[in-house]
Amino acid sequence: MVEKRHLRSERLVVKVGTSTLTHPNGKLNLQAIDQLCYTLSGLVNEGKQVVLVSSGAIGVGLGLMGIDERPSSIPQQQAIAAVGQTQLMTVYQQRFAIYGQKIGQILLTHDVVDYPISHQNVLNTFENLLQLNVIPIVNENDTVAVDELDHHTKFGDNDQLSAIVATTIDADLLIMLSDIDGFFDKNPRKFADAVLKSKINHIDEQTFEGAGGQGTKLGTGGMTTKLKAAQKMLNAGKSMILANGENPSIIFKLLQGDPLGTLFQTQK
Ligand SMILES: Nc1ncnc2c1ncn2[C@@H]1O[C@H](COP(=O)(O)OP(=O)(O)O)[C@@H](O)[C@H]1O
Ligand SMILES: N[C@@H](CCC(=O)OP(=O)(O)O)C(=O)O
Repeated sequence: MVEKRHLRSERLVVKVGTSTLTHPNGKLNLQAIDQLCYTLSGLVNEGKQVVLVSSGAIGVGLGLMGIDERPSSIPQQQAIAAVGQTQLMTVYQQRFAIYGQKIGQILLTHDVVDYPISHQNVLNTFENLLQLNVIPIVNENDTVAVDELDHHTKFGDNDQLSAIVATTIDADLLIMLSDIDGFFDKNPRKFADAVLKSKINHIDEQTFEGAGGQGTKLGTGGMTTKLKAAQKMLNAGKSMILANGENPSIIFKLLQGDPLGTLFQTQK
């Protein structure tokens, strides 16, 4: 029998990517969204404090506007994100309401932690929402966050933002849901013999070499940004699990210690 994991998880951050929230045809994946809302509401009822970092503004906006290809122009992407974010929050509002769960929207930029005053303001908002049993739903503020170089082709990533949020609010655990079972020694979409890593306690250049390229059409970061997020968590002495978000209720199993996905945790 495979050993159970030991995790502390009174306050956790869950990050979901575009590939979990939308189908490849651009439509909303309602099953995944419903299950996500059910699961997170269930965790709050158990007494846990939960933050959701959700991508999907651009993906949902493209679907809503009936546009097939993500435009390369940043202002066009920003416009689509503005439309998609509203739709995304409307869907969350409806679905969480079924379980009596309240939500609040927080749009952030990565540099928020660099400035002590904005850092404190953001922290105050999170703390107060969590004390009220509200689930804060975070996305990058795509309207203002266009200053990074790689924004010529894509937006900054929510993978690293979720680690920034988790360390800022001193969460014990970051659960990152994606369209893949975890971190493999090489990209499993290219190499049939790729092997899933169940536990990683140290990330170095060799680990990054296994992260091959961008994933899906609408997702942005691929595995590199997930590893950078994991590195941030490990450096802060915290844990991260990367797992498949096809059925977001997998979170219940992960929190029970089932050895699914990849656990990033320093050697205990
Ligand atoms: N070593 C690896 N292990 C797992 N997935 C990898 C690896 N290298 C690259 N990938 C790619 O990263 C993708 C996940 O990233 P991404 O598409 O950005 O997802 P999300 O939308 O969930 O953020 C996988 O579907 C896979 O194609
Ligand atoms: N902020 C943007 C993109 C964020 C992003 O990191 O996407 P993903 O790789 O799917 O997590 C959005 O909501 O579409």
